[in-house]
Amino acid sequence: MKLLDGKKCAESLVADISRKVGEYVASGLRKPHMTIILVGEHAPSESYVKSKIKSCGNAGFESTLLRFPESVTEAELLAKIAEVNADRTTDGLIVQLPLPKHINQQHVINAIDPEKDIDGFHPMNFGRMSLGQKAFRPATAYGICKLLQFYEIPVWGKHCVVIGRSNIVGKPISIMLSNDFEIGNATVTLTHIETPRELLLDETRRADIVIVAVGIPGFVTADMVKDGAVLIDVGINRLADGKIVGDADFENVKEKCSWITPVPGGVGRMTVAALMINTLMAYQNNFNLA
Ligand SMILES: Nc1nc2c(c(=O)[nH]1)N[C@@H](CN(C=O)c1ccc(C(=O)N[C@@H](CCC(=O)O)C(=O)O)cc1)CN2
Repeated sequence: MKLLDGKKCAESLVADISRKVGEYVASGLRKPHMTIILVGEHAPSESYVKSKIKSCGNAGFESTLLRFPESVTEAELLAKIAEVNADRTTDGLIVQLPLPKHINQQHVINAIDPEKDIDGFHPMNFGRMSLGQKAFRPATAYGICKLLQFYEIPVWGKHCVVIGRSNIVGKPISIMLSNDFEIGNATVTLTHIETPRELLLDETRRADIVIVAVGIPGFVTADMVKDGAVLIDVGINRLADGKIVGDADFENVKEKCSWITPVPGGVGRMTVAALMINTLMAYQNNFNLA
């Protein structure tokens, strides 16, 4: 079993970005700029935003954090998004999810200028990505692709099973791996928490690559995967003792895997790195650089 080290891969990608940004700035251009909107005081979101800001610093980007109280209205949030959309000094805008229940998440995502939508969640980017056109790709899914590429894990012609159908991970990764674009040409089965157990096992036991994103600790057990499988664990579950674990029963399942992502230190790190790649792309688009 070998570890797919998200920390190492993310650091390498961010170092490449930082070198590129250094060249742009040396030529007289301003730095790339990411604006982050954070609502409320959700502890994990605070930690994710902190690591995004830190990574911006490492990449040579400017970052701006706009904080709103839990009580902010949808209208107030949409007004701020319109303001940032119009700000020519911001290349990329993200709204940290989840949002409080009284705010419609899709309304907020739809309000972001697709050209600044570095999360790749806007229907315009999701549609372009699905069609294999140039687009901002959802960061977690894109990060998984980058990790597989970094470790030269073959995807072409492989049988991939994705467990979890969320709009931000399961759906986009299943599309990206099956598309003939950048990385792909896999045969992908998208399963989810309602998939009958027998059907799920039938799929996962034949899979070359299993990607799990269901938010249930220990969901993927050793008997669910074949010898030599690649396991990508997207789960980040905080246990009562403060420990963070993924969706796989790591200690037992790792023995059967050729490659596996650790949690922490796997896909989460890649989510942030992929966001940096998208931000650089937004900046390059703004300055007609790429
Ligand atoms: N606007 C967005 N909101 C959310 C996204 C997203 O892509 N855009 N994804 C998740 C959270 N997320 C990014 O925002 C994220 C998750 C995990 C990590 C990470 O680095 N995890 C570490 C461990 C975390 C810890 O110690 O607390 C790891 O896996 O090593 C970064 C970002 C939902 N919201």
